[in-house]
Amino acid sequence: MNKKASVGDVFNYHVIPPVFLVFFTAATQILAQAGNPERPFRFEYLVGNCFAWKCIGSLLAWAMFWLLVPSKKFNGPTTSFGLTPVYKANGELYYFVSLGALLLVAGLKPKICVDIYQNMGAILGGLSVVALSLCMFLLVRAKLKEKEDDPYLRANSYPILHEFYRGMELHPRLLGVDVKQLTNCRVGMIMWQLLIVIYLIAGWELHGFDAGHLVNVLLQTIYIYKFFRWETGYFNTLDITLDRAGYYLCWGCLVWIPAFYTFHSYFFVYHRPSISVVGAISLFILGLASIWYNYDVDRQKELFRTAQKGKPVKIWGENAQAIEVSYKTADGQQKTSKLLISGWWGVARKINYTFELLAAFLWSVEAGLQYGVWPFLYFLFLTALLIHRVFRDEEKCKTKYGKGWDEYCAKVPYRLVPYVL
Ligand SMILES: NC(=O)C1=CN([C@@H]2O[C@H](COP(=O)(O)OP(=O)(O)OC[C@H]3O[C@@H](n4cnc5c(N)ncnc54)[C@H](OP(=O)(O)O)[C@@H]3O)[C@@H](O)[C@H]2O)C=CC1
Ligand SMILES: CC(C)CCC[C@@H](C)[C@H]1CC[C@H]2C3=CC=C4C[C@@H](O)CC[C@]4(C)[C@H]3CC[C@]12C
Repeated sequence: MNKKASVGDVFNYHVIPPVFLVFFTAATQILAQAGNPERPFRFEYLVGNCFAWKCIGSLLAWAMFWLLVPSKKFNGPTTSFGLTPVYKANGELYYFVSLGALLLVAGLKPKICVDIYQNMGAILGGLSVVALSLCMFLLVRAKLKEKEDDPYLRANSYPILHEFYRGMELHPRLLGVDVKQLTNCRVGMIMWQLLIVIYLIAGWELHGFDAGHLVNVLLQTIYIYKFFRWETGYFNTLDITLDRAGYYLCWGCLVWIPAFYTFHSYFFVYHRPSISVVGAISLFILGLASIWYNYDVDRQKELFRTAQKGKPVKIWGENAQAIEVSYKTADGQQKTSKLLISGWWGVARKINYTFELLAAFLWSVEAGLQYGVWPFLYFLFLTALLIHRVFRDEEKCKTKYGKGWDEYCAKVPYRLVPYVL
């Protein structure tokens, strides 16, 4: 890092990492208690208990197994320093078998869902131990690496807490698997799915059926399924191509997703939404539309980017239009790419985020305002995360495409909502 650090640098490198580390780690326990007032905090929750460790061990073994079994491989985008990460392309099958296995176990032993719900504080404590140990291990291992082509690792001069928080290696592997695929997709995202189903069954067992809770879980289930269907597309996003494996991503996926992304469903077990069936069906239809449109935006880009050269792609019934842009790779090669200006990508530059937020709102609003802000915490967090991400992504694109990006911004001037934002 430059010796003459600006206020922004001090904030980014010295203030954010320790504040976020303490805040987010503590927040998971506070949420576990806030959602379920029948389970007061116990010290053992900080490190897990026997039941929690059995659940965590089984899930980690299951996730590792699916990344080790022979299956189709997928090559991610090659980095600027010439590394091509290799992933397992069995996400959709993993999703169905995992969900099926949970439903089978819950059918044979219905009390298991209530036990998991009641032990969430301990499970999150145990997960935090795993995640923090992994981040520590990755940091030490990266520091010990003698020679590495990655210029970031070679620079080796950021404050240590920043390195722990943001991570060091871009595509670390552990025991033969890609760490980010393991933490983000195969543990974080599958826990999101399994936990919300567990909370639905636990709520039903403890307090009877609730249509609002069902809609909350159904909408997220469709959203999460969409993720696993598109898992290989995720390997082109900022999380994988820009963010390194550290606290932000690995702890975030191993602990923050199961604790926070599922929080409204956890909260609804005790605090029932009690919405009318008509209200629940209306929210479901609106939520489904938002998820579909979010998917459709991502789908149009994928369709366009993966189409064979010279073969026209139809979007909204017409041949897709694009701006040709050029960029330089780190080793100095000049390359070209295309920025779509047809379909959703001509309406607003980040309209996928608008639909994402709408969907999150619609799966949080089942209880209305009767329980205050609690069910909306995820929606509020996501708003902040996505606004920050809009700027991070634009900075990345501006640096990569220069004038080509300005041309695209002039043609599509709005980010989230046409004529407004
Ligand atoms: N729930 C959650 O916590 C979050 C969910 N998401 C969701 O994940 C999905 C992926 O989001 P994310 O990866 O953040 O962002 P995008 O899918 O918007 O991808 C951004 C990238 O797409 C390329 N691009 C930008 N404009 C164009 C264009 N006009 N034509 C073609 N390519 C373009 C650029 O990459 P290139 O270098 O290839 O040109 C840019 O960096 C979305 O559905 C989003 O809503 C995202 C973040 C958080
Ligand atoms: C410090 C931490 C509290 C912050 C943790 C943030 C991460 C858990 C999340 C950051 C970006 C998120 C995601 C990006 C894109 C996604 C694609 C979408 O289709 C599904 C969700 C997700 C994988 C999402 C998951 C959480 C993050 C990695």
